[in-house]
Amino acid sequence: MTKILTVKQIKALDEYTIQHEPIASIELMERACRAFTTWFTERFHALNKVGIVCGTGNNGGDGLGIARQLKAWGYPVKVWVVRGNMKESDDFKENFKRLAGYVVDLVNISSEADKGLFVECDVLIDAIFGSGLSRKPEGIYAQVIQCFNQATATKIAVDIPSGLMADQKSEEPIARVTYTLTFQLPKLAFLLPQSQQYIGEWTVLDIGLSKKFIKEVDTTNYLLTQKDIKRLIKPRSKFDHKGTFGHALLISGSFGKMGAAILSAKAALRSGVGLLTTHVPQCGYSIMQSSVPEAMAQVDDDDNRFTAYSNLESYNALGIGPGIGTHETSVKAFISVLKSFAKPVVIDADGLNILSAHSNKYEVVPPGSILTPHVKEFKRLVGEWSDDFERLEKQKELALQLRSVVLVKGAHSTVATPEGKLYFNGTGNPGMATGGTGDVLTGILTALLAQGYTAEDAARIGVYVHGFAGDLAASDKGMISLIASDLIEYLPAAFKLLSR
Ligand SMILES: NC(=O)C1=CN([C@@H]2O[C@H](COP(=O)(O)OP(=O)(O)OC[C@H]3O[C@@H](n4cnc5c(N)ncnc54)[C@H](O)[C@@H]3O)[C@@H](O)[C@H]2O)[C@@H](O)CC1
Ligand SMILES: [K+]
Repeated sequence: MTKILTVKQIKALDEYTIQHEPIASIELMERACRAFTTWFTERFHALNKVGIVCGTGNNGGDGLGIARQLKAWGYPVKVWVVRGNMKESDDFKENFKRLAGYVVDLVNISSEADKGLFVECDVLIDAIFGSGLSRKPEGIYAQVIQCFNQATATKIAVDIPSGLMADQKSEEPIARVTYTLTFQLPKLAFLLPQSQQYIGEWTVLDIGLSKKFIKEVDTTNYLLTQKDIKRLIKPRSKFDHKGTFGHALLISGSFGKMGAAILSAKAALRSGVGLLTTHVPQCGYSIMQSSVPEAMAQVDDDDNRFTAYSNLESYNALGIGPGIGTHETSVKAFISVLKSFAKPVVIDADGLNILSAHSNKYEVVPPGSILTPHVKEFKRLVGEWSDDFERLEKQKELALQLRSVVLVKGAHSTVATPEGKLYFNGTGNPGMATGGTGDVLTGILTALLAQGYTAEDAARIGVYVHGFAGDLAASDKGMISLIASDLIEYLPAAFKLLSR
């Protein structure tokens, strides 16, 4: 897994590398600059006029080193150093010396002409603040960032856009860039929706910081990688039979919303469940039997909705919520089925809405379950939050209270565990913002729970494979035309690529 470290840990990682590799700090900076210019020269022709705006800390030092290297590559480079109250770091000073003569110092931006300072640049590099930012930029720093944002050049941030805090709430002004090239590990802020407007497309550059330190350092935040998911998916053996892969029950659908039931059932079957029973109202019986012949159908007493259930003993996992509605008879049956089913449950959609309105939600959810709210559903469950960092705290708190996994869906869906871990997902695309994709996820997760995966593992595999199927589908069909059924169509390819 890719660990997400705090700013303090990143600093310690730099220091550990300097001490134990060992490598001189200025050499490590040179390596960071080299990683940056390698990426840069592969993408931008040497005819581009490059502007580099530097602070006077180590991020600024990087900017100066990058300027020197790009000059050597033949790029026309102009460098500005913002002179405010920030101290000069030793490596900044050294790189300043090495670049002597090419620097324009900025002490003030007063005239209108100054505001158009960067107009001549085709590419602008932001090296004002890096991970050392400790408060909101003010004075000359704020002016330069505003000026930077007004320029029309392609913009690239060194390590992190200036003004953006890596692991806490930030305040404007913040540089808005097209690309962020970050060193060694992604920063927590990159994974949050509120930062997307600043960071653009981000790339991690390996600068050889200590692998040993990264392996040993404690963190609760991770970015899921394909390698992790491959390790988690259990291989099948010759003597396995359908009983090995569990029996799942899906309670979903109502009159007018049988599509949700079909999508979750098909997704469960494509996710390896041994046996699947779907509980449907009478109006959904023929629809389910003819659309999903592999699933058994258990029929409700009611024509149109979920109102009652029968013996639950044979099921290893339950998925409930897609399309069930919030009619009071369904609410009653929902609470009652949760109370009687002691094994893990996936709760989605209307299930979550019912839970939000229920006064005793902490008592009805069986421990080890998975809740899959999108942002609006999550707000209904826990109330408003002022920024995404607070949302993450609320998510961890709910997971702890319910002793279950809380999976908040969106770009970089996040999985919170009762132990306080956060896993961020990197698969998926905006094409998946279409009706029914959540129902597909419910089916996948229910199938994984039925196969004996823990809630934590099921959520990690499920969220990754769901996005991965979406990415495969989008690469063939494009994002605009993508529909939820496409995810099901591409699940086999996704699982195949993720299996050992
Ligand atoms: N050897 C290393 O430690 C390496 C560091 N690297 C670079 O170094 C950066 C971190 O360097 P620094 O820790 O010097 O951090 P910065 O370059 O972000 O500068 C922080 C400095 O600005 C001051 N400051 C913070 N907020 C301010 C504000 N709002 N207004 C005015 N001053 C403010 C701080 O007190 C500190 O002196 C990374 O982002 C990365 O770019 C890379 O060169 C890789 C190696
Ligand atoms: K920066």
